[in-house]
Amino acid sequence: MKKNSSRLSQNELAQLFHDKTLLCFLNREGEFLQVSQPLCKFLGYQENELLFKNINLLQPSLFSDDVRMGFWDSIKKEAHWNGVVNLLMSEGNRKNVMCNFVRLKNPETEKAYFFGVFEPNSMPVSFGEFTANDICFNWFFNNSPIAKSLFSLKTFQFVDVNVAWENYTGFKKADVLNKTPSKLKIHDIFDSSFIKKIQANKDDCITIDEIKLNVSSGTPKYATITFKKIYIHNEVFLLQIITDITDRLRYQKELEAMSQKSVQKKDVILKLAGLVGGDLSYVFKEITRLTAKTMRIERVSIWQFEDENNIIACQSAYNLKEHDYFKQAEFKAHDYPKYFQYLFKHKTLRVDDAIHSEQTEEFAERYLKPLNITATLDVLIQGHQAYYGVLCFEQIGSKEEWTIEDEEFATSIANIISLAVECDKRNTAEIELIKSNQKLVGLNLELKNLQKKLEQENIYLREEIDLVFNYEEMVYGSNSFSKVLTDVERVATTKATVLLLGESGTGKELLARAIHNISDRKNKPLIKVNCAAIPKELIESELFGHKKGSFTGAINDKLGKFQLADGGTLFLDEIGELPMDMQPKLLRAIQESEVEQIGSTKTEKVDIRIITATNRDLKQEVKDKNFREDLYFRINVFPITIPPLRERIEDIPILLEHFVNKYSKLYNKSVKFISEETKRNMQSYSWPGNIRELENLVERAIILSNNEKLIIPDFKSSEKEALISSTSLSLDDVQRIHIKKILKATNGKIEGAEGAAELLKMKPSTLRDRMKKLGIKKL
Ligand SMILES: Nc1ncnc2c1ncn2[C@@H]1O[C@H](COP(=O)(O)OP(=O)(O)OP(=O)(O)O)[C@@H](O)[C@H]1O
Repeated sequence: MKKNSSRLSQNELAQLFHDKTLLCFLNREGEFLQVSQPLCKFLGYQENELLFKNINLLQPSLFSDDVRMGFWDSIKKEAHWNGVVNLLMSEGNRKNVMCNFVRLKNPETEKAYFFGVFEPNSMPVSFGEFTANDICFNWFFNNSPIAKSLFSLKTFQFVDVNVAWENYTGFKKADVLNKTPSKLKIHDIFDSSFIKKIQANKDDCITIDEIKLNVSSGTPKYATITFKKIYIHNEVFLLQIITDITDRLRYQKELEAMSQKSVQKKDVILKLAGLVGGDLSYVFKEITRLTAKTMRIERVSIWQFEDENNIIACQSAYNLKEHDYFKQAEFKAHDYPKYFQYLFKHKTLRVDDAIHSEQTEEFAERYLKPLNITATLDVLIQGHQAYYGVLCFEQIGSKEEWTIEDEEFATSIANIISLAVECDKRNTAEIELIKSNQKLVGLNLELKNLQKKLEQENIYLREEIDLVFNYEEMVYGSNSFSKVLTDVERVATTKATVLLLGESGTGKELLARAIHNISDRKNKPLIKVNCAAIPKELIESELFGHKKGSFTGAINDKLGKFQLADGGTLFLDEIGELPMDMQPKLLRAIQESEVEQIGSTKTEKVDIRIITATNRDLKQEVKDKNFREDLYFRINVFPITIPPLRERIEDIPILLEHFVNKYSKLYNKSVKFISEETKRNMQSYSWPGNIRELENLVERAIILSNNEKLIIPDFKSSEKEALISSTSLSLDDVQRIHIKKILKATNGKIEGAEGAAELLKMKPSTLRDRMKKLGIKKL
């Protein structure tokens, strides 16, 4: 295009200033003579705030000495000055603006002016407004750093291109002039619809965004193109201004890709976090699969430390290309010390060239090369108290480098794995706890059932005692006592006189009652006389009765026990204690079956069954002349010897149960259990007081008991065991020891509450007699 050196007329100047261009005129001193409104607006000043102010206001350093010299030199040589200036706006902010200055002469005054056009980076279109003067146009067109071209509006062929355009497209001006862009295959914008549009367009420009331009290099460029009709010498041209957006688009695309990736990452993290708490092997599979997919990582694997961090064993590994899981052998720390050491020290190992990296080359031959693994990113997985393992990302044949984002993502995934592991551990512990709780509940239930069973067995046992062994209130389990009962049964139905022999408390009276009760006399009275308990002088009256006034104190007639027992049974207990003078009278009464009351002259027939009992050795007593032989023979028709309790210890547990049952009911207690130990202790005791002693002991224990278990206070069998083993002791010795002990416990008290007689369940007089006989002196 031909350069035109004509000067601006007043009109042209005025036209310029009415336009939208950011321009100004300055005098030699750099003071504003004219400022266009768009420039005022752009700078943020009112026009009058700028007029006759120095341009230093906008760029304090613009006219620094160096710059000013260069600037003035340019102006003097009628040259141009352009450059990016960092302008200070009225609001205090700064903007980079391309400034173009040219020296002009006022046509009227011939004075030099500086004509400045401000070309903000974002507003290259402002040139398009510059229609009035081809000098300016030429200058701005040619010197603009922005790629511009001029087209004929008739042919749409290139009329001119600037240097920036040549540089941008790589085409030479000479090669493109008089050719259309479509012919040159640069772009195909000038189609019919565009032509229509531009012809209809008057002043405004047309901007087309994101145009692909095929430049000479072959790599397409992307641009925003603005078209503006301009008039030069009254001829209309089409100015094309290219703003390159290739980089912007690329960044944009990269940004979009990055943000898309980060959204995907976020989604994956959320998805994986949602898996925490599930089955660990499933969670691991999902983590490796989804991570590989999202990050497009060829191999993702999770490894667990074993053998105190000396081994890592693969738990799950996913291969992206094969869409499948793969198996992986374990790694030993002593084979690859550098790798392990580095990982423990730095927690993360990011390697872009795994074959040659110091930390990974250790396994290059064995592992990396065969699998063509080029890059690895490994992150330690933190457990609750120790490291759990390692998360591994591996790329195959890739030249891409790991980014800090990749590392951050891997760390997030490692954290999720750590969470999943901890959660799994907690779940397992909870399940274990539930299991052991259930076991405990089960055991408790079992215990309760056992207890119940035991109780039932106990009750059953007692019921059984009642049913099977309750023979006239007698319980037993021993053969020896069974034999006694057989004898009892045999003799009971006869009228035979029975002599019951046995130590005190062995159950003689009970047997006497049993004999009576199973005899056909059971509906008649059973009268008991304790020969030891009745004072000598009263015994005859007791046995045979008396007439009123027959002796001192006989104030009324009184029937004797023989008469009372008529038709029934007379039980003469402690027969061995019967005074010698009474023995013939008794013998007569038994033999004759008749009695004579004291003070009466008449005899009376009685039908009586006699049962006698003694704890004495009557034979010996006969020998010692303490008992009449004839009487002995008379009463010893059917002797039954009742063995002492220590000789039938099998009876002890049953008797124990029986008495516990009896006294629990009596005292309203709920003793349900008798330990085996108690039973054993009881069985190893000698029981000098026999069943009576046992019964008393249990009764006392029940009274004192607050428990379901029978506790016998102060019962020490061991000291008594001596008694059992001491075979040298006679029955009298045993009785002596026992009575002495009881007397000691009662402080010598014989009668009354808690006296020795009560404890021994004997009449005080019997006890006294016994003491006398055994030679026990009062304490
Ligand atoms: N086999 C038994 N089953 C249940 N209780 C028994 C049994 N044998 C004895 N007894 C009880 O033992 C206690 C003593 O029994 P009993 O009075 O018959 O003995 P005893 O030999 O007559 O004594 P003593 O010679 O001192 O008169 C009584 O309370 C009795 O009920």
